[in-house]
Amino acid sequence: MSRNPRTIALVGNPNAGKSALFNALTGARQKIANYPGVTVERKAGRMALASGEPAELLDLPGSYSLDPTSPDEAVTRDVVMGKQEGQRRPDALIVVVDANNLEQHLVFAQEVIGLGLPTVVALNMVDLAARDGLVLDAEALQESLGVPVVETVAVRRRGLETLTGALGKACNEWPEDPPLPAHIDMVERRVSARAMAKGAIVSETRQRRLHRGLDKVLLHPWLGPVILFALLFVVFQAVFAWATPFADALDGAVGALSEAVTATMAPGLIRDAITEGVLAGVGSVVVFLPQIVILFFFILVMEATGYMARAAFLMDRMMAYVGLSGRSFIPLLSSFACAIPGIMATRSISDPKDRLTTILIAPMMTCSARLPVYAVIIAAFIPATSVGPGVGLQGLVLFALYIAGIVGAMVVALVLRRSVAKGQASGFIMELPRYQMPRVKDIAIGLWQRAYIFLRRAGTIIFTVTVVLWLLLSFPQAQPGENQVDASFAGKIANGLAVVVEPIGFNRDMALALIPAMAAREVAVSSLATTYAVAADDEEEAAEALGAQLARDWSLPMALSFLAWFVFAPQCLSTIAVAKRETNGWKWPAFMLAYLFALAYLAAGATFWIATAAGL
Ligand SMILES: Nc1nc2c(ncn2[C@@H]2O[C@H](COP(=O)(O)OP(=O)(O)OP(=O)(O)O)[C@@H](O)[C@H]2O)c(=O)[nH]1
Ligand SMILES: [Mg+2]
Repeated sequence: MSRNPRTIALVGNPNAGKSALFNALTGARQKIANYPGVTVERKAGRMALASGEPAELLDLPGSYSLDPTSPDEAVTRDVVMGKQEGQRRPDALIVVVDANNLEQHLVFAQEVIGLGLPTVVALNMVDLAARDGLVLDAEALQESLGVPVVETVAVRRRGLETLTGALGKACNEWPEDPPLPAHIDMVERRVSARAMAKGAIVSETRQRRLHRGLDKVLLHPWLGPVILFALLFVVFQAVFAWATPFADALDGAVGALSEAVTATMAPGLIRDAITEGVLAGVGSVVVFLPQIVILFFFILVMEATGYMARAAFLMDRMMAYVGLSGRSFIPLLSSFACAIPGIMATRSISDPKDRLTTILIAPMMTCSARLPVYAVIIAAFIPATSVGPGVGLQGLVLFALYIAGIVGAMVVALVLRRSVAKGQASGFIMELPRYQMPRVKDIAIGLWQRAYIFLRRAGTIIFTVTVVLWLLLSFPQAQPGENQVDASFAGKIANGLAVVVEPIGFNRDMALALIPAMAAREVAVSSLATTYAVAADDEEEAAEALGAQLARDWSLPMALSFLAWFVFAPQCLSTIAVAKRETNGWKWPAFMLAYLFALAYLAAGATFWIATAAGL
């Protein structure tokens, strides 16, 4: 044969398996270059048709339509239309469709078939379809599309011979002027894609139908976010409603232990260190174990069922509004447990400015260390009333605090992406895992790990800081008639800081709590508890629950201001240290500290003054 070898192009939606098929058909006979004038890769290789006749195969970028929205899509359109500079128009096309997403992929497939070139459809990934209980009828699809359809499994090289056979036949026998299907627009293509996909299904297990139905609802453009939001709302309600009996029991146990120590030990410094420092301080944090366990129970179940990946998918669209991609979702989500693994998880974000923005806003996601702070203040100041059927006010306030952190982070991201970390959102495509019933054992192990981390923190860092604080609060000892906190080192230091935080409604005890809380946020709670225990005039007052003492000592605007502070304040040295490591220097952690403290100060001040003006 004298003419040039034929050119055949692979087209299809992103992730259909074009490159996998390209590799399977060409083996090592590939050449990679660039299309002139654009940075889009031109991948070409040699393949053999069934007759042995050689052909050139082009792997084109994935595309959703011939109406391009990106340089990649433009190249695909130009090549198949014969308008790409330095590229002969292909003699035939292989349209690759994913059998598992037939309805979606057939929209573009119809548009390509409408060009009238010799075309063969590769119905790819039939192995995954079979695994999920979906059996398709290639012949029915062939009937409705009007071109040959061949089942393939690109990664297992299945169906390749049939494909090259159909291709050779199409090249040689395609009519000169094929009867083109009537021109139909996008909407009509969608409708017929749906009918064709439905018509091609031979059998589908009930489970797969159920999963598809679930996705339709959970990933629905507006219903999906509404469901996600409602679900989170329920989670925060449960954190309060379910935890109360367990938290009360733990509280009682810590109180009983403290009484037992008081009754059996001789009065003295050691006894005070145990009751005022360890039991009042560390104990006040440990009682929040039930809340932590309940919160993580929901997070683990959402992960194990496959819902979390869908939440990321939903968030991708919302993240784009603030200039971030869905890739930031997983790091930000882990930051709800702790910002440290969250910041480390940003390594998976390839764009450096995308990554920097994510690192800078990660501390605003409400980490589990804030939960004890929120919970103790809410329990003391927000009445446990319901504001609607099944909606408790306490849970509502907790939910609002989490949302405040998220909204704050999104606003900051928006500002950063327009200033110091300028850049545009980039979309991302992720594979959605199958829905699954969570395994009880996995959840139990996950919960045990979270509980262990929490208790270990209580036994190490919180214990140490609280004991040091107790020492600073207990010395020098007060003269008769003088208050111990006033006389102590800690009291003197706190008086200095109190001047700074007075305008935002904080009293001296609150100022005092902020300093050790730099080590870990929960220490704010143990610090308050220890301060009150040391300051108490008698044993009865010292044994009073922290919540009751706060309710007596603070006004509601003060309490709200304290909450607002903790939404933003970067009260965690380890987070700063990790940010330094991940950004290679002090510049960005310093920036992070400065803007978060400024935000915290403004938010707490605004809350205090608005609440005071409102007469709360
Ligand atoms: N199980 C299975 N996996 C497949 C099959 N074909 C492709 N894959 C996998 O699907 C993923 C996407 O395949 P690619 O070949 O990269 O898809 P593509 O169409 O080139 O995607 P873009 O270049 O982004 O448009 C890869 O992880 C492949 O290994 C198949 O038939 N069966
Ligand atoms: Mg590819």
